[in-house]
Amino acid sequence: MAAHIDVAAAIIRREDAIFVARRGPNQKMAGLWEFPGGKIETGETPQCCVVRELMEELSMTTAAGAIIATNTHRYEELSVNLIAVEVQMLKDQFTLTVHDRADWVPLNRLLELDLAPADIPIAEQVIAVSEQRGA
Ligand SMILES: Nc1nc2c([nH]c(=O)n2[C@@H]2O[C@H](COP(=O)(O)OP(=O)(O)OP(=O)(O)O)[C@@H](O)[C@H]2O)c(=O)[nH]1
Repeated sequence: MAAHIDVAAAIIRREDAIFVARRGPNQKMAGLWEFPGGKIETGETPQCCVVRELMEELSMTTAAGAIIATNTHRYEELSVNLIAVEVQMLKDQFTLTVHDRADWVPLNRLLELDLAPADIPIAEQVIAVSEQRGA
């Protein structure tokens, strides 16, 4: 049976744009765009995980809110349950360490990116939630 992991990913919104990062050359799935985050450790909430991972990988100071979408995707050898958490940046700064690019992408262009496969349904749900909220 394929291994299974729970992964928390940050949905960071600024006006009509979302923060995305491109997986670096030393990461699995290098070159694909994602919502930054990482594996949830035993006993950790998705919110604690995402705040920790954003500090570790991007030196970003954040606060996490509600879970807004989830998606389970089965890769060849790994099943990933991706939990998207709304996150606010508390300081407007970050530093790339594992990713090789980061960008603010308008919501209506999010699906044009070469996203990690698990992220596509998440992006669709984020767009739908934003449309429901009328923003
Ligand atoms: N962080 C993150 N990981 C994702 C996303 N989509 C997706 O399929 N993944 C997968 O989830 C897994 C965990 O991601 P990660 O490598 O960032 O986690 P981590 O920092 O805890 O791992 P590591 O420190 O052991 O390398 C990887 O297999 C990654 O390919 C996403 O949007 N964000």
